[in-house]
Amino acid sequence: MKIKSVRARVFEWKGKTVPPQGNFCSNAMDLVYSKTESMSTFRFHSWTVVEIETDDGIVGLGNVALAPKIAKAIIDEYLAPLVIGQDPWDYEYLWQRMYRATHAWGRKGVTMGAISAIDLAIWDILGKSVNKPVFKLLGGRTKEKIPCYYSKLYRTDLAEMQKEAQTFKDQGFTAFKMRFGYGPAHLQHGVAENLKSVEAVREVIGYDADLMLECYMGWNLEYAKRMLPKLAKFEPRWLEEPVIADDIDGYAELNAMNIVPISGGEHEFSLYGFKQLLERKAVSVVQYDTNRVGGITAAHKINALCEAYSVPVIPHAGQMHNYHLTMSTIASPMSEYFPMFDVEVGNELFYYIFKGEPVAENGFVQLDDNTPGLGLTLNTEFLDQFNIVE
Ligand SMILES: O=C(O)C(=O)C[C@@H](O)CO
Ligand SMILES: [Mg+2]
Repeated sequence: MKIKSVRARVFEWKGKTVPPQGNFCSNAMDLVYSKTESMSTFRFHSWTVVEIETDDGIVGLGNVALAPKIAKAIIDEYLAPLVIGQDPWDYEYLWQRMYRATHAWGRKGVTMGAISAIDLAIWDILGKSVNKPVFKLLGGRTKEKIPCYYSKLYRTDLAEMQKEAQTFKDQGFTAFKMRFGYGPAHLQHGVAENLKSVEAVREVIGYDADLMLECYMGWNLEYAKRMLPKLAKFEPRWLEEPVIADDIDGYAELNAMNIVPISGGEHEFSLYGFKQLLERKAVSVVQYDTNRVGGITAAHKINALCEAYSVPVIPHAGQMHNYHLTMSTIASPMSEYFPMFDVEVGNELFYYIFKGEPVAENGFVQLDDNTPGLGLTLNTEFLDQFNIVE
């Protein structure tokens, strides 16, 4: 079997979007004076979709959400020529070719995202070629079904947040992630607002449920150190990305305080980066995303690393590509789960692009033993609401 063609397209959402409200989620831009909306870069309204076809007619699907047009250009210009004509079963060899051929300017960020999209499509082909789901190729089913946590609860009006938490508690979720709306720029008023929001959500979900707290890199070290003792009484399962991803010392210092476990990794891109995070005990939960870290070939190795360090992997975003990894490793106790909503930030856009994404039932997602490959197809229902860039 040989790879015949690689097609990368950008799906740009042109349908209706719900404008997110006010300080819906702290983020790295909050610390910089800006005349524009500080969260304008915090949108995922377009996506790169990769289709790889083999000479025996199998089509594998991959995707990447970061900087989609740049990812497409990297695939078209540099990566596709490295894999065309090659045997997809040589996935490690192909991965190393892509990684090393782009190493001088790639390594992390968009290039690794582009490599991920190709690698995902290759694994989809492998599964389809032997009529098995990808998780079976990675070691099989380590859990009956995957527990998942509800992830949205943007900072809005507190009564609205409580209503949202109640709705999804009623649907059977027992774990929830909420976003902070405030950071250092909002001074003591913001501290109080942040605490009020955690209290409001805990009031609804109770203390039998897990509560995860998301900063999305919108705090700094000093602010996080002040917040941790104040948050302890709410018993969060973790505090996520309190500082920017490159500040590994900051993560290590916060985690060493042993007040609330610190999580991170959705903005880390390489096996070596995760090794550093683990060696430094910088995070207590690893949150890679398979469509950022180099695809399944790389994520499988990161799982093994986390298993050896006894640090749980709870991948960013859920989504099919991550569920296969979570299903097949004991290092991963649960998944994130973005519910399907009208398009807002864009976390939900993959439901509009792909068919086959599992829908949570009673707080669990399930993978089918009989669906080969990753189990996704392109969703034709919303096709006319995308501008597709070839
Ligand atoms: O889900 C997360 O962990 C994220 O950081 C997603 C991001 O889009 C914030 O909503
Ligand atoms: Mg996050």
